[in-house]
Amino acid sequence: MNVTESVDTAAESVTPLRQTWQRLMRSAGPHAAALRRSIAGLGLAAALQGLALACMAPLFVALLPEAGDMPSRVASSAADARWRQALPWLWALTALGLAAHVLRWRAQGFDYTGQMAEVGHRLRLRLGEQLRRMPLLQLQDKRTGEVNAVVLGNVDEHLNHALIVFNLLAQAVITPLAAGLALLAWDWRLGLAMLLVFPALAPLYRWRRRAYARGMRALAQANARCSGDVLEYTQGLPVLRAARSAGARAAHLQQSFARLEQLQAESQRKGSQPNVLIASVVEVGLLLVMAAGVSWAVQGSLNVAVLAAVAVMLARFAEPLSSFISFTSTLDLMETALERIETLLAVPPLPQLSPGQTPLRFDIAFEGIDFAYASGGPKVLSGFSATLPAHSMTAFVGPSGGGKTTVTRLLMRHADAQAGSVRIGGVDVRHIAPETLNRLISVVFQDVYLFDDTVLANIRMARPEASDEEVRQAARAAQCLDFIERLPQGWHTRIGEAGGRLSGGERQRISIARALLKNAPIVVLDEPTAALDTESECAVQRAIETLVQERTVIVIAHRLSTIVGARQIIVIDQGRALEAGAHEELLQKNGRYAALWRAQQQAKQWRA
Ligand SMILES: Nc1ncnc2c1ncn2[C@@H]1O[C@H](COP(=O)(O)OP(=O)(O)OP(=O)(O)O)[C@@H](O)[C@H]1O
Repeated sequence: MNVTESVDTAAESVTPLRQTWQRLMRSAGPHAAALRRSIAGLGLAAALQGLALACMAPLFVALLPEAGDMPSRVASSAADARWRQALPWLWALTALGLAAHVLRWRAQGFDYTGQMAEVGHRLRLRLGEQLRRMPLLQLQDKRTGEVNAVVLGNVDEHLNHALIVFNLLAQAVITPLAAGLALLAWDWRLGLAMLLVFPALAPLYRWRRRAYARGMRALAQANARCSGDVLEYTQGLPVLRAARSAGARAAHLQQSFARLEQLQAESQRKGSQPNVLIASVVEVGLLLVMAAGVSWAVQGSLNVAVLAAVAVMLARFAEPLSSFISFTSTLDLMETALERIETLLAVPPLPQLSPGQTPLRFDIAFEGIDFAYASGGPKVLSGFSATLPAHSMTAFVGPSGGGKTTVTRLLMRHADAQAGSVRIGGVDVRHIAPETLNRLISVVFQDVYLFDDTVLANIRMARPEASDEEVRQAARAAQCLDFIERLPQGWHTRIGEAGGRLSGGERQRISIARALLKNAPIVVLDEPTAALDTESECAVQRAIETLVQERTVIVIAHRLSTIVGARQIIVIDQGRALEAGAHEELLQKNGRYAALWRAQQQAKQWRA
């Protein structure tokens, strides 16, 4: 399931807090117990704070003279008695207040001792590992920017806010609850009135929570999309400028920004009005409590000192209670982030059949393969069968979209076929461990991806344990030495993001050097020279000749002149292997290949 899709479908529902809690604990991994303790500590601190505030009632009762008694007229012995009566409550208030602070301080240690950062780090590592494990085809379906938003943005979003939000929520809910319950002991009517404010808030909470949840999910989606659009735009800028479409694409990007702005404005507008309403309900509720207290005091059934203490408490609770519902929007932000992370982590890797096997020969067989990219979608390969002998070159040719690249993807197990099998040396690829399969196959694509690192590091990544000398040998064999030595810092020149500082032919040769260094017995060449000028093509062709010696090679080619020497040529069209044989054999057959060949020869003559 797509990350964005899953969020779309859930957009209308409000996630129960329990689910957010469970997700948070799952994502905390081995730190879950410590995080639970921290949050429990925050809850307990808030409760102690409520009890501390409730101590003000007996304290005020002890300290404040009854109405009509002026302090100057209070006898000193009576003052002593008041002081003795007040002292235990003063101690209790101080001790509870201090205990609450110490607890809160310890609980927030989860943040400041770096445990929260560690949780984020582990989660990013898990996501990184998942990107390595998940079927490549499913990963390629996701836009880089959106994955980036999950791995970086979402991890920080949900973790950085967790303890702060729980602390605010605890102070808004648990502190007044504890104070209200304690107050029951002094004056049950006032305690009850204070506790009744909460049920009054419940329907408002449910109403706003739903609206906030929708807004937050829509915002998170728009943010992820925007991130994908920005990345795509920046990476594609050279192509867009060349195609003179930079403006048109920029308009698309602007639309994406406009959508984000609209959602942000909407969520602020929709959020602020109800927030004022909720704040008013809280204020009115607390004022009613106060009004009831005043009337009981006037009737003489309530000590004025208790009323004074309650007035202080109500003033203290009003603000957090009013903003409580807007804090819950951060819970929705967390929920959305956690959901995206879990959806990505839940994509299962392709199954590995047991027993695990390692091929000892390197001939390749495709047997009766049916494959569609999407379940229920059109079949891209249907009944495809072919046998590729070991230590020789097989060329895949045929019209664009015929299925050539798809066949090589199934060999590399970017996905599994719905029917049929792919075997290397007689072993079904599903029995081969992913690392082993990866070791067996080198690929040289038309588009070479280089990392923003040194030339040396870019080649070495094919075999990290290779010595400098082995890397140099591979580069020499791949015809890279001439241009590497011309670079400003030679081998230690950073290549620039995605290899932007090198020409197409040079990038190709780096990629061939990688494949040589990897020394895999199977090599897949996906039109490596198609985009090169003649001079670069010759250099790359020489490098390829070194690479393919004594290996099982699959080359995908449109220009048939480059593969006439192949041991076997397979014509692939509409997902089937139509013809197979050597160049001469296929010409004699006078079938599809012969027609393609004649067409290309004619085109060449016209150009000449
Ligand atoms: N990731 C994908 N998701 C869905 N459909 C895809 C995907 N990749 C390729 N296809 C479709 O599968 C079919 C075969 O594509 P494939 O790339 O294998 O053909 P090809 O013979 O290699 O083409 P070309 O010579 O142009 O590279 C095409 O119709 C293509 O649109």
